[in-house]
Amino acid sequence: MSEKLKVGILGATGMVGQRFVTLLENHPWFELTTLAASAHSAGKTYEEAIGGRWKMETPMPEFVKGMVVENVADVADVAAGVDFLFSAVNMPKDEIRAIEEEYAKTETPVVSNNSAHRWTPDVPMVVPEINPQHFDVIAHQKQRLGTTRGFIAVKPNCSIQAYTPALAAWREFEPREVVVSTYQAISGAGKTFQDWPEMMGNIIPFISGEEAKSEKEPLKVFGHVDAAKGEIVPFDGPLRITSQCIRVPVLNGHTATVFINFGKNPTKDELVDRLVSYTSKAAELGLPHAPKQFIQYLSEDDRPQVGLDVDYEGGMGVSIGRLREDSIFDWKFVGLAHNTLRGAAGGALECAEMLKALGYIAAK
Ligand SMILES: N[C@@H](CC=O)C(=O)O
Repeated sequence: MSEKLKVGILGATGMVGQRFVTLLENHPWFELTTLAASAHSAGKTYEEAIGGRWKMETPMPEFVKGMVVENVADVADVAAGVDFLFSAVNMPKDEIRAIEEEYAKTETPVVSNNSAHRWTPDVPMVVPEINPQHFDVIAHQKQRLGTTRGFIAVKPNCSIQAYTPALAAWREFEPREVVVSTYQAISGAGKTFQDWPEMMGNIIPFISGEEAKSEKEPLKVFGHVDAAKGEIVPFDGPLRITSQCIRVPVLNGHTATVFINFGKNPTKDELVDRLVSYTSKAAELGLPHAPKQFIQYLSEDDRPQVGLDVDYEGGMGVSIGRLREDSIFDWKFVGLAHNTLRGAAGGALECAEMLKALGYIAAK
């Protein structure tokens, strides 16, 4: 491998920013050279800017402690030092949309964890194992932005990652009505039990905006690139998803319980076979963070469990279990995915690895 690509993090001090920092320590392809955050953190060393707010399970890597944090608003300066950026900025959505485009227009690719651009029609929203072909729309986006190498790519919401992989594996059976309840960890809200003690022994049946994301984002993931329109058209077949999203007292790991009807009702053996034999371009390309086996099927009655399964494939794999026939729907099952790895920074990092492998991201 030639020289590593220089990468920066916009929003480096938040929980997702911190996760990017830990994932980029000793990354084989990328070197973390730039940290940017709000004016409040700018000018401080990363260690000073974080203060007592380091929320990762492992200590802050030594190499970032003394790095001086730049101001996210200093677009030209931040962009000058990197080949591409991860975005985890925390601002109002319209400001995120504007600043991510500003960065793209400096000819700096932006791989974003934010929801702000997920419904911009020419911005790909990609799970590398499911819809890498959506990166084709980047050519159209670059035309709109007037760039040659700058663009924005995003990953979908963490809540969909525990069940959308199973729907992808079962597409030939034509998933139709899907009823999903998600049980979401507190790290999805950027919190630990120290800063959210009310969550100990508690359940909160509301996560702002989450149900709309859980129901609609899989349709964009299953959509197609319309070359004439220069955009991604969401799937308009018979798949309909309804959801309830619940916050539960778990640190990491979003669980989903799912009821599903199919157009072509499969057998259990067929369903299990499609899960365990699921392959993808991400695995073929040997991306550093692509799981070797994307989906594991667990036959034990009490799996998947957060405590046992959340770190499957380094937190980048998805666990499916409790697959059984239902008395009203065709089938039901339970899925589990790590929300800050597969569902957030890890998913964005794997997108960047695929963009590099496909030639969309290169040295400036
Ligand atoms: N909005 C989610 C985080 C997903 O990215 C949550 O609150 O858990």
